[in-house]
Amino acid sequence: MLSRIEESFKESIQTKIAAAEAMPPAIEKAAQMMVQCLLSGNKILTCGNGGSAGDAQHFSSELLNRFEQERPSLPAIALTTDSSTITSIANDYSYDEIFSKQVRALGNSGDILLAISTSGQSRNVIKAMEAALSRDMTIVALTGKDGGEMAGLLGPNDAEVRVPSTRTARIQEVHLLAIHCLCDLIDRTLFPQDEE
Ligand SMILES: O=C(CO)[C@@H](O)[C@H](O)[C@H](O)[C@H](O)COP(=O)(O)O
Ligand SMILES: [Zn+2]
Repeated sequence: MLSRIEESFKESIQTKIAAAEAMPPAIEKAAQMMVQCLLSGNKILTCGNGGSAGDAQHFSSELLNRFEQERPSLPAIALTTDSSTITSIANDYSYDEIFSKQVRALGNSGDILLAISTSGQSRNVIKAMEAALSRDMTIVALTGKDGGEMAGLLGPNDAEVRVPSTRTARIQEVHLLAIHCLCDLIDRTLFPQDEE
């Protein structure tokens, strides 16, 4: 069993080494989009399924509360938390609509949708992206594998941060690092502090 555990650690390390080569430019573009969004008085909506729902909530909590430094709260809403809203939409309409219906209610021009999916194929995330585009929002997509159908929805003003892996667990491990990079860049840009 120990060798299985070591194998997982080594595979995760290898995925992060490949990601460190491939992902920084896309993360930087996404962070710049988010900084401009927040400076304009807009907000960031987040969504995803399963482990990616956790990541969606992780990101929004670090904006609303804090990442590592003391700074004012920043506006973000995870669309994955309101079980009454989610269950009623799924029950009355479809699980595919659980995020898009919220985007149509909450999203405004200039807001960003952070859409998280390791496959890029989750229907409810794709429909949330379509709703965001209809509301003149921009999109930061956190993906993996070949980017799936989500990648094809993105335009020049959007950003795709794609993990170079086909394994969901490994992709998620890098998504979390990407989320922390975004938070770090947002804080350092909006609230620069003397270098410690
Ligand atoms: O966390 C894991 C696997 O590590 C799972 O819960 C995973 O999030 C679920 O299978 C999701 O439904 C996968 O959706 P997606 O990442 O392809 O959009
Ligand atoms: Zn997981």
